[in-house]
Amino acid sequence: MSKRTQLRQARRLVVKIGSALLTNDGRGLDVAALGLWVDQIAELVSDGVEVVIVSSGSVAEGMSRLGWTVRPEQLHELQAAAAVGQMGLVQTWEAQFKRHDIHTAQILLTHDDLSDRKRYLNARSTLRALLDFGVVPIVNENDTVVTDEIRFGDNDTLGALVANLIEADGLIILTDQLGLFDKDPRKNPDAKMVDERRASDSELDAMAAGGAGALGRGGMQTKVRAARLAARSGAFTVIVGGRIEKAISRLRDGESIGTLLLPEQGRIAARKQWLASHLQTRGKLTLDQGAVNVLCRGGRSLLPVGVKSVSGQFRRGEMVSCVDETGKEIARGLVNYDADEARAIAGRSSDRITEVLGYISDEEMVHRDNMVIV
Ligand SMILES: Nc1ncnc2c1ncn2[C@@H]1O[C@H](COP(=O)(O)OP(=O)(O)O)[C@@H](O)[C@H]1O
Ligand SMILES: N[C@@H](CCC(=O)OP(=O)(O)O)C(=O)O
Repeated sequence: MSKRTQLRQARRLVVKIGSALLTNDGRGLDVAALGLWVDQIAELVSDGVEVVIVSSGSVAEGMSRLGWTVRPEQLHELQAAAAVGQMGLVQTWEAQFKRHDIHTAQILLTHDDLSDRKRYLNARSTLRALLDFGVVPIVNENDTVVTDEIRFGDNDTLGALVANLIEADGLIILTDQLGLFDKDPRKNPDAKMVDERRASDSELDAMAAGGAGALGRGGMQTKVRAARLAARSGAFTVIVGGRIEKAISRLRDGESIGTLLLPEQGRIAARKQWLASHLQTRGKLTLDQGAVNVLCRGGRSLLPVGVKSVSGQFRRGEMVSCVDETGKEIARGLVNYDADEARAIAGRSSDRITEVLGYISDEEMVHRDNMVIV
């Protein structure tokens, strides 16, 4: 069987886990299963991979804690169940990660948070800061405050939006089936699993039309849609059975389990296009003529030595505009240093960064993979 390279090379991943899996088909939080996923994610983290978890299950866990056997119809009852269940969810994630000395953080998001530019950038900065600190963020929808119209409604979409938000390399969706089948395997025992496709492949829609399980929200339809959303920022998606033994570690080893859905363009091309259209610039780097020439020829990173001056207040990871000495914009990109640090190292060679700042995170001011020439 051929090995897949995508997971092996990934440096930043979103792992989304559905309700049925997390709550043992509604019987209450499956602490043992959750512990096994945590062991595998901890391994990724110690390998230097940044991981954000999108955890469903608050409603299902709340129902189980409140002794409800039927999912309520009323929004306020669903919200009450979610508020009760979310406690159990985050406590369990925290306790399991504590065994590996890894901190977790709770992030509850609404659709509004991600469609409002300022809040979007705030959420992005917070998640990036947490990842920088080695924390594993546990994300869910903020069920208490959302109303019907603005609900993501399913965490597959939320997972994809988080993948866009943090520019993840990939989204892993753990679910209760082995992967995406050519028809719903619950109703069609002869259904065959799809190994690999482009996320944009229109044949996927008919395959995924079968609806959700009793506890999940979206079924495969929302997973396919999520893969398309994630592909916009260049991320691949794997839909895989969360009950498969060591599923996450085996994916990391390049094993072909589950269904891999790939972005249309190369990851870097898609990601650059997405960066150009989605992020506002927070500051400006004025480049000397040498750096302008190098960037215009393409394919090269911007080093601190080519930066003459820095304006604006920005944080590492934010978008800055790169201009020539007449003020003409040459490129845009995600900067590797905060504004004050960028000012301190501007005009200096990269081997002096440690001497000036006391540490070095990157040799480049802006890496070529994170830069769009305009
Ligand atoms: N083509 C398909 N391949 C696999 N599962 C499918 C397909 N079509 C529909 N399904 C249903 O989707 C369910 C998984 O989605 P969902 O219940 O939303 O789970 P989750 O909680 O993991 O998001 C499966 O249990 C299955 O019944
Ligand atoms: N915020 C809700 C999300 C529900 C949901 O999307 O479930 P699923 O389809 O199983 O991922 C919860 O935690 O119950």
